Amino acid sequence: MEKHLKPILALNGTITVPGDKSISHRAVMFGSIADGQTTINGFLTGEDCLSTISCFKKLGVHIQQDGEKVTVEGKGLAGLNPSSEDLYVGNSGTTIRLMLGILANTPFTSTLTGDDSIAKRPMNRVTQPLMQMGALIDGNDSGNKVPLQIQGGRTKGIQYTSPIASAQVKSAIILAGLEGEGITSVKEPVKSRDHTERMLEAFGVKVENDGLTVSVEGGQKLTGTHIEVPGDISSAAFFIVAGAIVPNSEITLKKVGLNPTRTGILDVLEAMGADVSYENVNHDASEPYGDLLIKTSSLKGTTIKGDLIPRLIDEIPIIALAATQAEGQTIIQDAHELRVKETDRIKTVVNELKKMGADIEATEDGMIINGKTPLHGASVQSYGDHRIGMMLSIASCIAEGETTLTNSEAIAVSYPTFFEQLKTLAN
Ligand SMILES: O=C(O)C1=C[C@@H](OP(=O)(O)O)[C@@H](O)[C@H](O)C1
Ligand SMILES: C=C(OP(=O)(O)O)C(=O)O
Repeated sequence: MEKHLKPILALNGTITVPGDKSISHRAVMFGSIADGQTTINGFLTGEDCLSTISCFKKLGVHIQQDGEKVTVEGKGLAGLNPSSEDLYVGNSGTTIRLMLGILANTPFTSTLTGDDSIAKRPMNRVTQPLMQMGALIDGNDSGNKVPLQIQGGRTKGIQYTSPIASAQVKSAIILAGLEGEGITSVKEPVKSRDHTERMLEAFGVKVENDGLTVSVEGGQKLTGTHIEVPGDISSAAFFIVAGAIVPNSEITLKKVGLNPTRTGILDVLEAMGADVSYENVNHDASEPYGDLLIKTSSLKGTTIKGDLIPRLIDEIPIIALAATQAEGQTIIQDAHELRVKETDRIKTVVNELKKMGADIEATEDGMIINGKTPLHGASVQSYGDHRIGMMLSIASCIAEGETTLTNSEAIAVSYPTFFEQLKTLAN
């Protein structure tokens, strides 16, 4: 689909961004392997999370979805049945990697496939440790690429030191360890998002957290519960930046998830001088949340690296756009992981923003952006990557002239109501 996007003079008003994608996936997955019913409110109806529902339905779990309300009838891990069809994960890295962890203990074979983007993404980061734990996995490129076949059994715990900070890797191993024998621990070089740890506790599982190491003892059962999903800060990020860079703007984003392992973008925008304030913050919820108020701001360049990177990894495309509107230089480094997301996000961000007039260069593990630069309309594309599509749509708001965005349909992967909400704020 092609969208013709015009500049916007101001953004004003209040929206509630849709539910958090990471939390929505986990609520369905953990509910599916728990004993008893799980109810979910605020579920994200984006394509990625619908892929998770579809896969667990194929494994025989009764799941009823009515918009943002979902009911999962869990019968424990032993309640999963072999699927007669391949488990198709669409565009979702989280679905395939976390499911591999769960399927490592099912006594049957499953085949997992996905779209063209998933076909390029590395899976050995999870298949290797899961094979060490005892799962039998085969697939393209020695089990690195889909289609993957996994034959589960009873896994043995491992003490795994992950070379990368990845919540998908950590979660897959912890999920496999939960049903396995003995203790399983994962040590990360830098802490990644901790939704799995928090939610497992809500399902009655004991999780040990010791700095960069997370451990569980095998043989623990999950008990169905209620999960309230806060708004996705990774979706809010597009409007946080839009509010800061579109002139004459003042917007409120309600009930945005504020888990500290996800709020790197707020720290960066503060360092850049953005006018962001908070209201109605609930720090006590299992997943903290609050309202964000953003006003048009004068931004300055900054450096983003090290421990901050996993706390804002999915927000780097939109932070790069903010940096084009900041005075001075912004340097992003240690973000090599961007090269293995839905697209190579270093390449796609730099290519497309250059077409709109940005002064931006790729480095091996990040980018260097010089601002402030006026942007102009251009013919750009998402390359099928939802976050690139949304970043370019926000860029079009401040560009002179019309922007044509191709493959805009990719945005429905994480934010099906994105254009509607943009329109609400633009009126
Ligand atoms: O666990 C999760 O829900 C996610 C973890 C991150 O990926 P990595 O684990 O590959 O860093 C993130 O980029 C992705 O959007 C969602
Ligand atoms: C990287 C992302 O998701 P996933 O890895 O689940 O495809 C994302 O949503 O930006």
